[in-house]
Amino acid sequence: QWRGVIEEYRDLLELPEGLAAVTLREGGTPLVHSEWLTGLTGGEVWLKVEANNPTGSFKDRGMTAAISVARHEGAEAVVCASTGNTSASMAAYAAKAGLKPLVLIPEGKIAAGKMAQAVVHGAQIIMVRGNFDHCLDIARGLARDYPVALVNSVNPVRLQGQKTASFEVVDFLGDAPDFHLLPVGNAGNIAAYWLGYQQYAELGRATRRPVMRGFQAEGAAPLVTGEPFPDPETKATAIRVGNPASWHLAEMAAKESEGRFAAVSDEQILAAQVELARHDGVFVEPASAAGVAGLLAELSAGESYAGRTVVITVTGHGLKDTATALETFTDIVDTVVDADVAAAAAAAGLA
Ligand SMILES: Cc1ncc(COP(=O)(O)O)c(/C=C/C(=O)C(=O)O)c1O
Repeated sequence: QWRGVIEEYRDLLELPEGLAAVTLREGGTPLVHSEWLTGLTGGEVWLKVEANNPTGSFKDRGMTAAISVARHEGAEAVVCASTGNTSASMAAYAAKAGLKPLVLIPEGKIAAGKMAQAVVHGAQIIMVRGNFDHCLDIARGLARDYPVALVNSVNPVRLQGQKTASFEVVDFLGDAPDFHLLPVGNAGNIAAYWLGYQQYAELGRATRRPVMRGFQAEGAAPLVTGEPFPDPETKATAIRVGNPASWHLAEMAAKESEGRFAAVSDEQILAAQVELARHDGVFVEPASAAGVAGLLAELSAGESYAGRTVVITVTGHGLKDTATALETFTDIVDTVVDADVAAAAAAAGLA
């Protein structure tokens, strides 16, 4: 029985000695082999399916650590700014820990599934007239001036939890992959993966470190252009971030791994989301498909992954944002038929 990321990797995590873990048994997520992308690349392509975490995204890895430490330090309330998944995860873990969750989200830009999670778990939700970056500034101010613990990924404890995903990749594959691709928004996740891969290599548990390739939405791509986006815009609302809190760490990860950042359009992201669901049976929310969209774009630009092992992290479940997923489908129901077999057979083209 998987015990959750703190118990499974405690001796590799920089956490207080003897920390009592607030856990929902997060982590231990599957690496699903993608026959589709393996066929397209001539390499071996694996999907790290982070939707399988308790609240449906990778955020649970960092939140188990941050909430456990907050409770350990006597906090009574926790605050975060979020595009949705961080707040959903914080609300769940805060509820489990008996801490009061306070959430700051950008006005009107949060997927319904994530909002539902934060509400039902009991978070106090404050919508800010501004974007995620404004929300993060306010969250930092509240944590500075009031007795609330900040659990955004500026909190290094979050990265300690999130780096366990790279441990699991190496534990499963037997070594680090040649390439690791993933979406990048506030950039905590790419920083955490790089931390983990370096740690495993230094411990001799991996013979290599992967090349890290991060993908951003064209309308929210500060790591690609080198300039903050004052008004980030993308249908992939999870990565609608204009001034990543972990900008420096993300740049170091790309530089040290000889990786890079690239931008993909909303159209490429939404197309990849559907292709992934129809080829590999994996339904992810739009932002989570950015790494797949990035690989497809690179292949069509002539980049080769032949003979190489590639892991792509798909970060959140498609059920988080069904509205955006369905936007491109106009005629959802093929046909409506009378309740008899012949009519159904005819409609199905069997007759
Ligand atoms: C599905 C999904 N995919 C990718 C990202 C980008 O990860 P980072 O580059 O570590 O920010 C997020 C991030 C969401 C939030 O930042 C939040 O919830 O506030 C996400 O939810």
